[in-house]
Amino acid sequence: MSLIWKYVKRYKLVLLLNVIGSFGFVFVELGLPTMLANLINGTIAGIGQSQIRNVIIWMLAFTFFGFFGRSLVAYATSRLTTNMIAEMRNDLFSKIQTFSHEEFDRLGVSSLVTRVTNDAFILMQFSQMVLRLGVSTILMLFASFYMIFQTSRSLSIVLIPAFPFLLISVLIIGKLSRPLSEAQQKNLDNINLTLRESLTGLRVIRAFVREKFQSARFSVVNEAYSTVSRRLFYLMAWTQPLFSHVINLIIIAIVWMGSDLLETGDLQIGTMVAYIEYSFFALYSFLNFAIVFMMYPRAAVSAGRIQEVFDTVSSIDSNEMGIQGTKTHGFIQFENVSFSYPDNKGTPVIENINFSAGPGQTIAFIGSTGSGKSTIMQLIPRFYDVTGGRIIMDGYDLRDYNLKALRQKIGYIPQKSLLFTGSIADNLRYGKFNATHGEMEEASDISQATDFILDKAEKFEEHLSEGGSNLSGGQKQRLSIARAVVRRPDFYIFDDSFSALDYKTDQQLRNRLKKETLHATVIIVAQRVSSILHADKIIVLNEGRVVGEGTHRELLKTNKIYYDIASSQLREEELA
Ligand SMILES: Nc1ncnc2c1ncn2[C@@H]1O[C@H](COP(=O)(O)OP(=O)(O)OP(=O)(O)O)[C@@H](O)[C@H]1O
Repeated sequence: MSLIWKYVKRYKLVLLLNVIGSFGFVFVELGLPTMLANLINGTIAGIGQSQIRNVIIWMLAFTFFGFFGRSLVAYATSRLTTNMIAEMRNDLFSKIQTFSHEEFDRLGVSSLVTRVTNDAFILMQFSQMVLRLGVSTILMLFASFYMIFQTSRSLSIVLIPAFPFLLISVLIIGKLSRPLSEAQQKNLDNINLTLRESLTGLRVIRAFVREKFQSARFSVVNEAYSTVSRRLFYLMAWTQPLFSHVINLIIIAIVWMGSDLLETGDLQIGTMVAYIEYSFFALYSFLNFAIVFMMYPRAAVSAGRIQEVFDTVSSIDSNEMGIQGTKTHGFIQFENVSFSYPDNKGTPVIENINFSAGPGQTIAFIGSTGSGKSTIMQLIPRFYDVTGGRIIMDGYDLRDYNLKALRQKIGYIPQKSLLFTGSIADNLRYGKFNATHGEMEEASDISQATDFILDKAEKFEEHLSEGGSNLSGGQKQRLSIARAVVRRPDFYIFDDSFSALDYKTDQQLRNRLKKETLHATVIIVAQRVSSILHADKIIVLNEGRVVGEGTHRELLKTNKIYYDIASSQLREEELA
């Protein structure tokens, strides 16, 4: 729970208000029965009307004071818990943004979503409960015990066996609920995962008529969640009737024993009424304490899951003090680069890759699927770090750079175009946050996006829905290219980014790019030979290794794999 405390302690003043409010409220709650006892005992003893009125006025004043105390607690609690969870979520978001792909693969995107949303919500509920009930419950428990023993020691015998019983019950329930809480959150991760997959893959599901299959998958994870939740909630819900029952039994026992004491004259009726009220407060405080205690395992599981995110260190060191600027621009060199994904147990997916390129050059990668092309591209912006060899950019190892400065040098166009909810202009400004309208127009022109943007009713202000789903595949690709162009980077990485373009647009785009990228290095992954015909160097990959290197013409003559790929795509005369 140190995680909650870390945030709560930032709000010392609000916390103080909470304690003050709780003190006021407890003082009133326990003061009223004392006044009531005096009133009843006094009335029986025959005190006058004016004295009775005085006590009633005091009781009224106390009630208002109590209301003020409760209101203060309500205000402080709401303010503190909502603010602290908002801060915690912001911190979580910032932390997650530092993660490399390795951490995303390991923790799982759906699980991270659950942690930021549901786990944080559970902590908010728990903190609210603790702050609303915690302080006043502890105060009430101690104060009411004091009053109980002050009022009648002989009656207190009734309460002694009740408390160990209640305490042991709370501990057992706490122990039982922890594994259930853990299972509940894991099952929620699974619900999120299945839901995410089903919604993002809706078109595929419909095309293959797999709605029933997906519904069945969802039902399974949903049922698992419900089963665990049912057990957990039943356990928690059952506690309240049990405790209420014990409280009622104790009150009956007090009345029973008290009636004997009344008969012998050892106890006054007003004192017994007050005693019952104090006992009720003491037992009720215990019940509140039990509720907080039972919520604890659930909150501890969520806190643990959130803490795990905070404790996760990105495998990519962002090297804040690293190199920010370089004298040269656009030089890159791979020296014996090898890489294996963390879950591949050391088996390299690329091995001993060597190549170099400079400004104005275009280097292309081609090869069978799974040969490691995208993997190589992802090593350049350090989405992953090489596991062997090194990559030198403008004279420095990539790892020596300040990570942000390194990525500023690169315009990365991923294999799958990804756009964000917002306007077309908002999306282009992802490339350069202060891009002028002129710069955006130019970038769109180069990437052959102008025509379709101008066709839109709102032009650059046209709203894009989630993931750019209201655009065609080719339009999305052109926008994601424009997003990189607007940055004017030293290195362009096109990871199979022309695949959704028709041949004519593909050619026009490459012609424009060639003129605009005279001082930048262009690295292209392509499936289509026509997209890389004019590259200065084409590297042919097979099973993670370089099996050919040269220009289109050279490779046609010397490399069988390249020739096979080219002959399957080009006309006879283009092969000659
Ligand atoms: N995140 C990952 N974790 C583990 N293995 C991965 C991961 N991403 C890719 N791989 C594996 O690495 C190998 C190379 O994948 P990569 O995506 O680089 O191939 P590619 O040449 O770009 O393929 P394609 O042309 O189909 O896009 C494949 O065997 C793939 O299964």
